[in-house]
Formats: sequence, C-alpha cells, structure tokens
Amino acid sequence: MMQQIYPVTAHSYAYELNKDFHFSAAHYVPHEDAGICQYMHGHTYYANITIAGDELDHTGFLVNFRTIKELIQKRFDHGVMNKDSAFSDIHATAFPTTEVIARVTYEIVQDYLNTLLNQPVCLQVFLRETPTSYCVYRPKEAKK
Ligand SMILES: Nc1nc2c(c(=O)[nH]1)N=C([C@H](O)[C@H](O)COP(=O)(O)OP(=O)(O)OP(=O)(O)O)CN2
Ligand SMILES: [Zn+2]
Repeated sequence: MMQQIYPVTAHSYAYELNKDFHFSAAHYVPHEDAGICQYMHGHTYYANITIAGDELDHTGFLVNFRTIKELIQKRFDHGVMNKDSAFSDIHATAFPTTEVIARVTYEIVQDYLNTLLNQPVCLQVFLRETPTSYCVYRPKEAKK
C-alpha cells in the first residue's frame, strides 16, 4: 500500500477517520479529445476516504474501516468502470474520469453513512489514478 500525506479538510467534528485502500479497474474516457485515454486501459487506483462525526456506534466505531473499503473495492475491483451503472458514455458528468470516480465514490460512501444511526459524514475522497495524477473531491454541502 502506498503511504503518503493527504490534504486535510478543516472541521469541528470530534472524530475523524481515514481509510486507505486500492483497486484495479479498466476504463476509457469516451471522447476523442481525451486522446489516447479514449481507448480501454487500466489503472490501480489508490483511495483515501475521510469520514467524521460526533457519535460512535454500539461497537465504538465511527464506522467500520472494512465496510468502507468493501463498498468500493467489491464494486469496482477488476471491473470495467464504463460498464458500471454509475457511469455513462453519453454525459461528460458521468464519464469515468478521476474526478467523476472520486465523486461517485463519495456518493456510494455517503449513501451508506446515511443509513447509520450515529450519522457520520464523508468529508473528502482522495483518488490517485496514476503515480502523477490524483483528484480530491469534497462535497459542497458537507457540514464542517
Ligand atoms: N482531468 C483529467 N485529466 C485526465 C484524466 C482524468 O481522469 N482527468 N485521465 C487521463 C488518462 O485516462 C490517464 O489515466 C491519466 O493520464 P496522465 O496523468 O497523463 O497519465 P501518465 O501516467 O501518462 O502521466 P505522466 O505524468 O505523463 O507520466 C488523462 N487526463
Ligand atoms: Zn485512465
């Protein structure tokens, strides 16, 4: 696992946890302006998910680290991003770019967090696509 320093997001929650994991997937960016990226190719994506909250659950967890990893890894690992229902080859806002995959990752994680009684929130998704390229997604509506 790649270890690195991630950008921090300021907030006033009592607890903040971060989960690192990775997954491998194929994709293409379905527009000719994407150059060679319009052709199918693969990456090992490295993700760091930041979750915060004020209350712990009955196990003393803000949220189970393992669940966060599995939500994303089980869905995308060794798959073709373009085939996943979260993405589209029609609308640019749903092309599986680093930016969109980071946003979709946030949406999957936050949808799960919304089911928890202690109501943690996802503050940031850091997604590295290549050794030299990454995106940080922070939801605009997140309470700080
Ligand atoms: N804003 C974005 N730009 C690009 C994306 C993207 O998702 N968002 N994706 C690509 C390619 O699909 C590719 O995955 C990454 O390209 P790049 O960073 O150029 O990769 P390299 O390994 O070739 O980078 P070097 O630093 O030149 O080695 C393109 N752009
Ligand atoms: Zn790519």
